[in-house]
Amino acid sequence: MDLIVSDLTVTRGGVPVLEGVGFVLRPGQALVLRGPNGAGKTTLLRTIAGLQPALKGSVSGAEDRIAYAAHADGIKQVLTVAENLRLWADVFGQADIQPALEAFNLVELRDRAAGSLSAGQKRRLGLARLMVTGRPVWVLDEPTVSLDVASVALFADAVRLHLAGGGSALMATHIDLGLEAEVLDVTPHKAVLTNALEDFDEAFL
Ligand SMILES: Nc1ncnc2c1ncn2[C@@H]1O[C@H](COP(=O)(O)OP(=O)(O)OP(=O)(O)O)[C@@H](O)[C@H]1O
Repeated sequence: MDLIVSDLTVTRGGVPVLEGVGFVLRPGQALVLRGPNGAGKTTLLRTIAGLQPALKGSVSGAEDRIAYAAHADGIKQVLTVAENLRLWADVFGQADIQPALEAFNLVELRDRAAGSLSAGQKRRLGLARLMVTGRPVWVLDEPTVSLDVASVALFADAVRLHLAGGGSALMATHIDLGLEAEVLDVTPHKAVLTNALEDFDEAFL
């Protein structure tokens, strides 16, 4: 099933940030969002993942199909690495956590409390979670932050495997993962403020 985004307007703090965003993400496809800091990539990803409402437009093919990974990784600090993965696997009805442990080099850390992991190790655990959701559409916001070169390569391999299995990936990243991916620059979609909003702003300056 495709993820279809049509004529989407997304807001931050009630103010439109991006407008007229549209694309189709097919099984096996990766799409990378580009744009400068503050352009609205996080806002767009959160809206597509259903974490906030769109002002206009539609997203179809997202319902119960998206696994979202962002800055706040939702790791339970007192649980071990394996317990965290087991918890998520149970929530999503998946059986095996071993492939996720192996893919993100977490086997030796499996019995460590997640709270004692380094930033990069925590990020690896957060990304390993994607694999135990069994969900086909990965939506990723700056997934490689805190990762060293070897871990970035592991992550790229995991995405490749996911795509080869018919999954898809939509991600905001500033680095080249060496994946065959299409690129969507959000800059031309910057929302134009209406006169009413501009007048409103000026009244308070
Ligand atoms: N609570 C808020 N109210 C109003 N504007 C906000 C609020 N939070 C963030 N913004 C603004 O919304 C815009 C979009 O932010 P967003 O985080 O989506 O950008 P981004 O493209 O992901 O940036 P980066 O590459 O730095 O992560 C930015 O200009 C930001 O300053």
